[in-house]
Amino acid sequence: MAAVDGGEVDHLAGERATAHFDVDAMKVAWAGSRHAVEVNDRMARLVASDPVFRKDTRTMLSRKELFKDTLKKAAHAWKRIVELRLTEEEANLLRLYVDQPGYVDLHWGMFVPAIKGQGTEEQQKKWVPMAYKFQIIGCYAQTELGHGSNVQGLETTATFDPNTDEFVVHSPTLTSSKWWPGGLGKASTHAVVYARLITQGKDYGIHGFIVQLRSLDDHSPLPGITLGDIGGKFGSGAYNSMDNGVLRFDHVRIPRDQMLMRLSQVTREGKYVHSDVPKQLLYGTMVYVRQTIVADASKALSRAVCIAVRYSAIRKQFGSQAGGPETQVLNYKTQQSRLFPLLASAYAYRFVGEWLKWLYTDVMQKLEAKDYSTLPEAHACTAGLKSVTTSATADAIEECRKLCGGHGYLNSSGLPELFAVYVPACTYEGDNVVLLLQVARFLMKTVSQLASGKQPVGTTAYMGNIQYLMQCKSAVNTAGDWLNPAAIKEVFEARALRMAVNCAQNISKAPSQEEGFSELSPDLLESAVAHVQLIIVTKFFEKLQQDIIGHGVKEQLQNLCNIYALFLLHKHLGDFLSTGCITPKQGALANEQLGRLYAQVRPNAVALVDAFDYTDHYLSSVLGRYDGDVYPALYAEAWKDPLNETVIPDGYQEHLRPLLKQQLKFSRL
Ligand SMILES: CCCCCCCC/C=C\CCCCCCCC(=O)SCCNC(=O)CCNC(=O)[C@H](O)C(C)(C)COP(=O)(O)OP(=O)(O)OC[C@H]1O[C@@H](n2cnc3c(N)ncnc32)[C@H](O)[C@@H]1OP(=O)(O)O
Ligand SMILES: Cc1cc2nc3c(=O)[nH]c(=O)nc-3n(C[C@H](O)[C@H](O)[C@H](O)COP(=O)(O)OP(=O)(O)OC[C@H]3O[C@@H](n4cnc5c(N)ncnc54)[C@H](O)[C@@H]3O)c2cc1C
Repeated sequence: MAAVDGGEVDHLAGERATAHFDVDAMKVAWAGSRHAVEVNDRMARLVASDPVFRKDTRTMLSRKELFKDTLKKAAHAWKRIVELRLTEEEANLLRLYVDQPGYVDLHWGMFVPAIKGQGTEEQQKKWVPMAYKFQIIGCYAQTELGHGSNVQGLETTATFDPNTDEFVVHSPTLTSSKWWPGGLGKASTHAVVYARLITQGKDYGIHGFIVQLRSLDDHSPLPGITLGDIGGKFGSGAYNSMDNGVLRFDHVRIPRDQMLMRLSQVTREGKYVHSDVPKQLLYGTMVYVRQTIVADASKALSRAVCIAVRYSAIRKQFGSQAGGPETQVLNYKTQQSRLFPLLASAYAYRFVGEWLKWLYTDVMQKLEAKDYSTLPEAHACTAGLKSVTTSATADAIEECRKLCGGHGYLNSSGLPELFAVYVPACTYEGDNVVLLLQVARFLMKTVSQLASGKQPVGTTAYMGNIQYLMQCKSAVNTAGDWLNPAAIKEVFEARALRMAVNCAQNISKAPSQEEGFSELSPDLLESAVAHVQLIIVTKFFEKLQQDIIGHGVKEQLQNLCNIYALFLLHKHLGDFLSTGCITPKQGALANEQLGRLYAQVRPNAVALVDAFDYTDHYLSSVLGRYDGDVYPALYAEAWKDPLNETVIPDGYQEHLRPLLKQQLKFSRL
């Protein structure tokens, strides 16, 4: 059942033997169900065993080769999906394990959801089946050269012409060029384009439109449309497989019924009609994607941690006495204190991602029933969790690279590419700072409503306990007291509430609410982070209340949950001390407890990353191999580099030989 596609010898067998828990049962806890383990495993192996999906030389390909390779993989994946009649769940997993960003991610991840979320039933009936059969390829064209974060600032126009019953889509300025949409540059035939709707001389703001971009016969851009790729991006391989694109419209005409009309409509006469639903539902696709990004964070983080843990168990430095064995770097307390919180975070994000998926589904059901009351909280939770988990994951991947020493810097470690692919998650689908300010705004609103006696619900319910939380003092007396979930929850709630209330009080001293918010925005960010961290900690504790089966599994998860919370407490000690939630002594006790917990994780570390059940193909790291046979793999990998194709390098005759053979006419010595 272990996800091996490496060699025969298991250099990590000793590590695996020290685990105090049932790894197969942990796989179930991680994946969510036995079914999820089975289907993940099957799809990962299907991809790993198919030579078309090889990616070991990906970072050495030129941009053109890489893009073509991405087209090939996407087409092959589709062929397998059809041949094997895979379910939607299986197909999504297959694409995930192919592990190469490409137009299909935006087609399935944004184009289809945008039509499903914002199109009328009739529009869905027309467009979704074509998209499902890949008769058309779609992308999500929102961001422009001049504006990304400020959606209301977009400049593309869609002006209704009642004479022809069409919209005229136009890019009036250079800055209105669509810029960034994935899949747009070279692959998409269609896009959901966001543009200002103008009818009867009035600008009604941003709305979505389905626009055909390329001919379905020869793929050439349709008249009035300029298209291209925006150029190379950070890192080798990585996100360069994606054709992020530029798009300009020169008075392009589309039929009226290609405006996505679920939320608002334009009649044949050109009258604008808005249904009585919140305007923010226009942003629904972004909420959906932010929720999936949280699940991706645990995937990327667990992948990096798996590599760093396995390699740290293999790598030895120092400590040899009288010819005895050297110390595994995983035994150094510093290595543990840097690595184990990341391991705990991977589990924490996995569980909060699971919860967020539930929340999203719940909110969608309520929206169907015309109950819009939970929309602000859904927005705050998706925005906040997207922001906190992606920032922490990007930092963590880089930390894992450092934890692997010099070899972590090699492409063959898998970490540079993972970082380069992952780091834009801090920016796309909403810049993390911009999104945290949205959370802060929601928090300030909630605090201001406390005075009027309105009881907050959901993830802000704790704020209703304001009388107690503003003055409580932690009762922790010993390091062991920090293992009590109630003790941890209390200080996280008190910290988050006190930071929010402090901000609200300071804002109220400003000449205006707006000025106060702007002046206080750095503090507001920290307040939003404190609230989001409380959510993650709380959801981890709630997970532990569920039925968790398997020998030792619950104990391991309890340790990881405590590590996650106490690590945050240690990292943000300033917040906890300055808000008076704990004393310096209690802070020191938390740190003492943290050290003990690390010692408990140590014998279980390798098994805890085995529970992610990743194939060597998916990890694509010589350092993270399941069998731990790192050195021969590193050595072999080096020879694959194009530079090693010849013994004497290209350029020797022109640039090295003359240098070495020069007859010096002067001497600097
Ligand atoms: C080694 C290989 C590994 C390979 C692995 C494969 C990797 C996977 C590959 C690939 C997959 C990933 C592909 C990436 C995809 C990326 C796609 C994109 O990026 S698409 C563009 C996203 N663009 C943004 O996100 C703009 C951000 N900006 C905004 O969302 C808005 O402008 C915002 C929220 C910042 C401001 O919104 P306002 O301009 O309407 O202004 P305000 O006054 O703040 O909001 C008005 C009211 O609306 C609420 N609101 C705002 N947004 C809401 C929302 N979404 N839902 C509900 N309410 C919302 C607010 O809370 C506020 O409410 P009250 O008035 O205070 O009650
Ligand atoms: C790899 C990648 C893929 C993408 N894919 C797509 C796609 O498929 N479709 C699509 O439409 N878009 C896509 N985007 C665009 C993406 O959504 C935007 O880049 C993102 O929303 C950020 O907007 P921006 O680039 O305008 O950043 P800016 O807003 O210009 O950010 C610049 C800086 O200003 C700060 N800032 C901005 N506003 C504020 C504020 N109000 N308060 C404080 N600080 C602020 C930010 O924190 C940041 O530090 C993609 C981007 C990337 C990198």
